[in-house]
Amino acid sequence: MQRQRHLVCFSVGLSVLGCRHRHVSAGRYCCCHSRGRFRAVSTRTAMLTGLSQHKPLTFVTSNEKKLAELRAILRDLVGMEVTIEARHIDLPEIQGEAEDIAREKCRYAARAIQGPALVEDTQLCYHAFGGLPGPYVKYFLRNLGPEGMEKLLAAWDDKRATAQCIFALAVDADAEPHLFTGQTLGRIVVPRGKRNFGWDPIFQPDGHEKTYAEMSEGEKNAISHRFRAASRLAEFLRNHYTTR
Ligand SMILES: O=c1nc[nH]c2c1ncn2[C@H]1C[C@H](O)[C@@H](COP(=O)(O)OP(=O)(O)OP(=O)(O)O)O1
Ligand SMILES: [Mg+2]
Repeated sequence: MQRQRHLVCFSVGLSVLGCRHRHVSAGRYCCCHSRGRFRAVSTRTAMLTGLSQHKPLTFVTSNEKKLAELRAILRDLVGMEVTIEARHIDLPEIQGEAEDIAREKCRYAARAIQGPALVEDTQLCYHAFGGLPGPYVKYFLRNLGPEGMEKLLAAWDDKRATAQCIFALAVDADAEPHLFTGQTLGRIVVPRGKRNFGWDPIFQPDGHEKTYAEMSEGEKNAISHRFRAASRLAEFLRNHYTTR
């Protein structure tokens, strides 16, 4: 079964913070080392990866909080400033395993954009439920709210949960997506903290006293499932979108 979904397409131009290389300008692909040295993209590398400066990488998501976190994380990881342009695309979203959902979202996005596309799918997996609600967490949250999602586990002693993020990147319209996964282990608690992002109030990461929702942006972004997935994505961007 497929559902038609309305997604906002954010075209991401990667410009560089503090780059000393005059030939690298906003809109061209450029990454830097975390140590602060910059590398410019050559045409050859761009061709090899299916990218060219005429085809900007586009992040397709309907969720502005995801976008805000990714911007902050990438800026810290690779020193890239992300400028955003929004347009609307209708993309179908399949049911199935998380990886397949991310892959299929990405294929549709890349075809719709006719160029490099980045998408993301997030899951919240209760260990007591064999991984559910997993990729369907959005629909649980919409109908139960954070309170109801915590009460689901009332009859179980095992409150453990895994927060998972999968980025899928297609380097061109017809390219097979690359997946970048990150997980953070924690447990489900009675809601605490801000109510501005999904299930953040009920997820308390292992080794921390606060829920995601009680943490500052920086605290969450230093340990989150999204940070871990974005670190792998950033590594790929450094290796494939740049020359040495
Ligand atoms: O870090 C997070 N902390 C708390 N909640 C979160 C987080 N990240 C996603 N979420 C929520 C949003 C949605 O209710 C569900 C994932 O569903 P998911 O399909 O990946 O997101 P979405 O539909 O909002 O955006 P998209 O257009 O990119 O698919 O979990
Ligand atoms: Mg979604």
